[in-house]
Amino acid sequence: MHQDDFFESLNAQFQDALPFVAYRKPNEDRVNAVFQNDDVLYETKDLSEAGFVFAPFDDSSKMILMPLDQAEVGYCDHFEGEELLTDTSKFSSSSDQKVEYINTIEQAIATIKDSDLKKVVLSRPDYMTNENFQVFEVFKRLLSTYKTAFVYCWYHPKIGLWLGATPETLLKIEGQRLSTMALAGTQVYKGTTDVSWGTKEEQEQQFVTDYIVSNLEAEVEQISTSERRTVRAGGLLHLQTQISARLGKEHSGLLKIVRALHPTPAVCGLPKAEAKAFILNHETYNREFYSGFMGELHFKKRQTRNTNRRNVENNVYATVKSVTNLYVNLRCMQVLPNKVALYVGGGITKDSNPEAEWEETVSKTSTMKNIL
Ligand SMILES: C=C(O[C@@H]1C=C(C(=O)O)C=C[C@H]1O)C(=O)O
Repeated sequence: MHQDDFFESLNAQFQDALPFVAYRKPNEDRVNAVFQNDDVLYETKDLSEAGFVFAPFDDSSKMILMPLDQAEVGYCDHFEGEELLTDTSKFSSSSDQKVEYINTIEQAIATIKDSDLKKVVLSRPDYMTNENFQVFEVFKRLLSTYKTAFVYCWYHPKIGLWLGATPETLLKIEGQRLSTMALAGTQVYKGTTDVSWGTKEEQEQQFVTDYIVSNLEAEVEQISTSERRTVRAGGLLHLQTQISARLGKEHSGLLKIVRALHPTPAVCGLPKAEAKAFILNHETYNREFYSGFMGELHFKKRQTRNTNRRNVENNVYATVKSVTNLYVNLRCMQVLPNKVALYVGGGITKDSNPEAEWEETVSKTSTMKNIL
């Protein structure tokens, strides 16, 4: 589809108050869309269906599905738009929020020093007034500015409107191959990725890698991890380890693999149950879909390859693979009446400095404030 027709179809769907999602995967040109045919709120209980899933942080709450058998899909091959500069320095948040957030961080540090809790990811909403939210203009700005992120715009009339540009993959499965990443540790990008990291960041990222490897081990074979490297996400840098494996022949299904990962210590903490309880007891808002996960579930990918066997010249083999591509819903915003909520958080460990953790969340809001 041509870009203008693509955005017109999205707008028509939105005007008709019908569910849709439009998204672009990291480092790809193509923008995809799923247009649901009715306004039913479908859910998936076991992640076995084909469709686009939108799941909350709280793994005991409903996972929403736009099922492919109740939807049309469309795409625009290439998106052209003007890039905005990513400037992390010019935005501030209110001082009331600061006092409350720092207070919670101090409680978290005290609990970590006094219990089994090793890491907890605390977060907060930051509101911006916006009376005339231009959804597709904002989505286009996200697309042109964050090319290495998973950029999306998701709408359901019974849930609401969410947009974001996340640097974090939860899980990618193609055929028998599985990959994921451990992403944590944050510093502001100052023109180079050749930076050094403190022990606090290295340790909190290592927690994530170790957790993923040990939790996946029961479900997969041949698990391997890459070297740790620094990656850029807009105006920020993170530490990342890539993890890959093969699905065992008798693996026990996607739900079990996702449950083994989500929520990882990149968005929840360690041990998982203690960290989740701390979050639910101390954060003063409901995360809903922030730090949940979303993406393509059991999509079909057709692959053709030429073989040049003697006497069978240019024989074309087509195989259809099932692919799943899930991302963690970070650097996102929820559009509310007359305002936009931006959600940001960061990992707290015994070595955290509350003031620096606050500044980290301020920098993270810039990913979205920049666009708005
Ligand atoms: C929780 C967020 O990000 C996560 C936390 C990070 C950290 O603590 O340094 C870094 C990347 C993400 O895994 C967020 O952006 O809201």
